[in-house]
Amino acid sequence: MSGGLLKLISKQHPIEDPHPNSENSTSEKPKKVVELDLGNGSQVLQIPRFISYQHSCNYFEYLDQNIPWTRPTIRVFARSHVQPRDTCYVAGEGLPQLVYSGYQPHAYSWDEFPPLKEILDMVHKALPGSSFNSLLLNRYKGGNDYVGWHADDEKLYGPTPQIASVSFGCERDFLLKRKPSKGAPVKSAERCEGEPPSKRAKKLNNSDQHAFTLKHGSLLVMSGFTQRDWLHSVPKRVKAESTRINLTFRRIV
Ligand SMILES: O=C(O)CCC(=O)C(=O)O
Ligand SMILES: [Fe+2]
Repeated sequence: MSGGLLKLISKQHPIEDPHPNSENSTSEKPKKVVELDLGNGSQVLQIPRFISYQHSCNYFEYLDQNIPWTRPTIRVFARSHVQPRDTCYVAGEGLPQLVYSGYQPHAYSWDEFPPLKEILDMVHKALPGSSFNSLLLNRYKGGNDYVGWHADDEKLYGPTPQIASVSFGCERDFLLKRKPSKGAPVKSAERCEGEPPSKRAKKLNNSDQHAFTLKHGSLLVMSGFTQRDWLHSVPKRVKAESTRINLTFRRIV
């Protein structure tokens, strides 16, 4: 194992190579798909081994080194905070600007990062009918980095956005919880960065809360009314020592 791979391994969430001999991600072998119907028109789908282990390592290294990561100051509940993770934003030309938590990220062009276009193509093939045109990237440089409870319910994504999330590097937990009052309006892009995330959801996998492990090379897709009716988060995990990179593909309508 190379030094580069060793860097990816965390004590709590070691990255195992599930297919040590697999050549690439385009083999025709059907992949395991986990589907979860959240009810009332909300769905989550997960493909744990969406991109092969070795390709995922290559993408991780490329993204870690070549993306112009920034850690912006954002405003939540009228207070300024440094966002607890690095970020970058890529979008097609001429699209409306994304603004969240008082922050308007610079929109880089897809052409600057050809590997992102490769991953986008793979996602489009896996999700017939999808056509994503923007991408929010996050880099969690250890277990203290997190994203608080929020919904990606910005108006520019329309009422039923499909959001496709690809993860590389350190495994982290991804939690979903039903919004307190179903269908009630929630402040746009309410990310709760200033609030320490709950240490661990107390009752996971009842009908109001679900937990997923986002593995190296996995795809998770939220569809239907998930952003209207549910919140999601990637909480702090003290023992997650190494870096995780996440790509969320979205369509600005
Ligand atoms: O890192 C993740 O898995 C989720 C990121 C996320 O929810 C977001 O960027 O809106
Ligand atoms: Fe999100």
